Amino acid sequence: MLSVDRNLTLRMEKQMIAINSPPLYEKIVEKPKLYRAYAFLHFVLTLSFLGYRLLNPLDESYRIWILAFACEIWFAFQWILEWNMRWLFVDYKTYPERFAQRYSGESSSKLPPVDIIITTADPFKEPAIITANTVLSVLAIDYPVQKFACYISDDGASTITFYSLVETLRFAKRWVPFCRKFDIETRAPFMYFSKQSAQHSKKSDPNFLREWQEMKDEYEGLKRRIQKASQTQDVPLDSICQDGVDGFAHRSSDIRNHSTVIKVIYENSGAERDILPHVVYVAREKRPKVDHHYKAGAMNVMARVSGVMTNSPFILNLDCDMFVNNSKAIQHAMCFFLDCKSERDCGFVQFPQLFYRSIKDDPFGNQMKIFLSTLARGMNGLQGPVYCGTGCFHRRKALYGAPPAADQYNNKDVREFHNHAKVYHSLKASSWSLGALSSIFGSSSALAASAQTTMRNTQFGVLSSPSSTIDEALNVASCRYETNTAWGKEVGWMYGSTVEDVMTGFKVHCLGWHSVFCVPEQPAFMGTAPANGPDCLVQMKRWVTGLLEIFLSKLCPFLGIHRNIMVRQRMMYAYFTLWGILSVATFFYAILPAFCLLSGKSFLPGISKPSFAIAVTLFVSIYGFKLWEFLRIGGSIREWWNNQRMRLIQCLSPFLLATFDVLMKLLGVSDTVFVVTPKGSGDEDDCGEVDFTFDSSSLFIPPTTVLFINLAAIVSGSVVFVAGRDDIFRDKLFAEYFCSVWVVINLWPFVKGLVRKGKRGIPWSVLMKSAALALLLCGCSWRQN
Ligand SMILES: O=c1ccn([C@@H]2O[C@H](COP(=O)(O)OP(=O)(O)O[C@H]3O[C@H](CO)[C@@H](O)[C@H](O)[C@H]3O)[C@@H](O)[C@H]2O)c(=O)[nH]1
Ligand SMILES: [Mn+2]
Repeated sequence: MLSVDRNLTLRMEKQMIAINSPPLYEKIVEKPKLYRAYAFLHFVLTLSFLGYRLLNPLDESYRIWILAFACEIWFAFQWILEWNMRWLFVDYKTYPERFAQRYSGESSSKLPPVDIIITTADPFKEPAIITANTVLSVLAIDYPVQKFACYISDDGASTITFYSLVETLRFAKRWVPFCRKFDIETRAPFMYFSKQSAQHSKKSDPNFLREWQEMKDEYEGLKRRIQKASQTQDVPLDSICQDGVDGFAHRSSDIRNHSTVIKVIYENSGAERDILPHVVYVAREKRPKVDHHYKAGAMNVMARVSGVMTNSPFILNLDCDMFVNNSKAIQHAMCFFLDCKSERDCGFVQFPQLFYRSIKDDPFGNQMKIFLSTLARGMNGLQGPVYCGTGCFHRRKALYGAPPAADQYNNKDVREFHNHAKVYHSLKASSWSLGALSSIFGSSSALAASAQTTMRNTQFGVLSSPSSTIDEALNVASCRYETNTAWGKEVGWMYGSTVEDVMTGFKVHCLGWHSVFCVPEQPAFMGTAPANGPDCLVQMKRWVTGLLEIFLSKLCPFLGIHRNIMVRQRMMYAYFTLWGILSVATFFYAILPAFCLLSGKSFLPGISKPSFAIAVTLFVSIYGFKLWEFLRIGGSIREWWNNQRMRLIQCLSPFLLATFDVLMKLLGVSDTVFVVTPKGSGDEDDCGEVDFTFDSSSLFIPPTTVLFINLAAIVSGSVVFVAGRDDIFRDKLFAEYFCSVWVVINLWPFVKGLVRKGKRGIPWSVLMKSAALALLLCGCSWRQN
């Protein structure tokens, strides 16, 4: 009863405030006419082409006909799923200055607390100085320090990471006041002191110049100490952990076998003049026989540890390389959380994943510009964007598996859906009684109590002291804590996919929550993208593996009729989770023309046929549209070309191998793994590799195979032409010939790889395997005929 009253008062207060001050955000809807016109054109063309295919069964080879038709149907289906996100665009504009006005002075006590969680896993692939910068940017964020806490999850349990954090805190005591005093925008020192933002040093204030130089020198000192510790692996532990060094992974074999380490590196005293928030270091327990679920497992431990320590109603999670680039980032997110009409409208707020040091013209096609500038806006027009794993503010309640405020939930379908969930039983039976919550959240009564305040929306105020709850935190961070609980299944980050983010976001959407894509002018967070060929492909492979795992899991977007999710939202998830299958269709479609050329058959219309015009128009409109879309968002022709070329390479390489891996997992042969992406050196002027490079990974085999087959086909097609049979060529093989050439042009980095040496050339082992595979495939196709 008490909690109901409190909710009511809170709501009334909120309404009062809203009447007296302008809204904190605005929603802008756009119905893109050109997009819709193009969609209509494409639709008609596709139908005509499929009609042509149906009316022209291939007498020569029904196998080729079936294969071509199946691929084309799949492309058309995938196109519909993709265009679902281009039909209506929604943008949000936030007004953090109004926020500051509304919550300045007294009412700042009404600001909700936020737990900020940073994950790192490997001090070498993710250099400690990078994590240190992210932590510094978080500590200096523009939000009352009593209202947020910074947690660092270290899956490497590394003394180097811990040492560098202790050193970082020492530096932060000077850095944070410096940022506040001079209102510095970029609060990650490595970026601030880099050449790009050197103009700050030109301010005419002599005081500023002096302090600037001092800060820069101190930062250089910090960097040197951290780098030295990383290189020599010699850390002066005695001076930094008086309470012992148990739990850290001192040898590499310890990484999968150590106890929990939790250290409160800094505790905010609650006093007005204290300038830093709580900072807590956590390395969760790991044992060889217990499944750790990679990042999802780490995040769940952090949700529990922060739950018993500070239990903020909102959680921001950041990868170790994603620094805060806009000091008002929290305020932007709070504009939604505090001003949305009903809590349901805002389950999580996702900021775009933007990259610094991005290479010109996006040679690896991994800057996701179309995703960020078009698809994400389209998702805003549905139930909201997918959760991208970093730069996202969560409502703890939504992560805990609760549906949005009960008054919205009279709908029968929703009740049915929740009936299947343990969480809902508990809600219905006892309105979050402690007993019921323990069966969901595990044996810790402190955690159950904190979850109760979360579920009932009753908590508020200043964060409590972490050091008084260390014992409880150690308990909930142990690796067997989750046994017989709902963690990873119904609450927290979901298990079973290497893209835990999309899966977790999907679960939240299934509960009926909406999400928001927020794009402030000054980018809120910036991170690194892999800066060479092999790393890009490895990352893509993990993504597509995880996405397909979601499609094949119980959370498949097409299953579960009682979910409280829009049909078009399901289509959106289907689009992403089916990339693996798209790659299979693309693979076959990329070798079909070559097979036809080699065997003298034809699956595309000849030049003299009217249907040839349909095929040409379709081709031009597909590529023309993509080009237009790139130019529209300020990209260049080169960038378009790089992206569309990388798309084919991605389909033929990581997507395809990911599909194979998932198949192996289904057959029980092997399990999928999360390979951490290297984050560069942490040096501001290190620009990565612009050229495509190779190694002996199997990732390079399928594209090389496809290249070989098409090169052979081009030779054979040219022979027909040169032999004077240009009539056959024109009427039967021209389109196939053109397609083969097109595939080869798209695989140009591989063509160059054939003739280059060193890491820019394709290694012999890959060439041999690919050649063997190409011969095998051609051999099979000949036998079939
Ligand atoms: O066992 C692990 C593995 C990874 N991580 C952390 O997870 C984050 C993401 O890993 P990264 O190698 O950088 O992956 P990316 O491909 O760059 O990450 C994208 O894709 C992931 C899902 O595949 C999401 O989790 C990320 O947020 C998203 O940025 C990093 O902070 C890691 O330290 C852990 O904490 N434990
Ligand atoms: Mn990353």
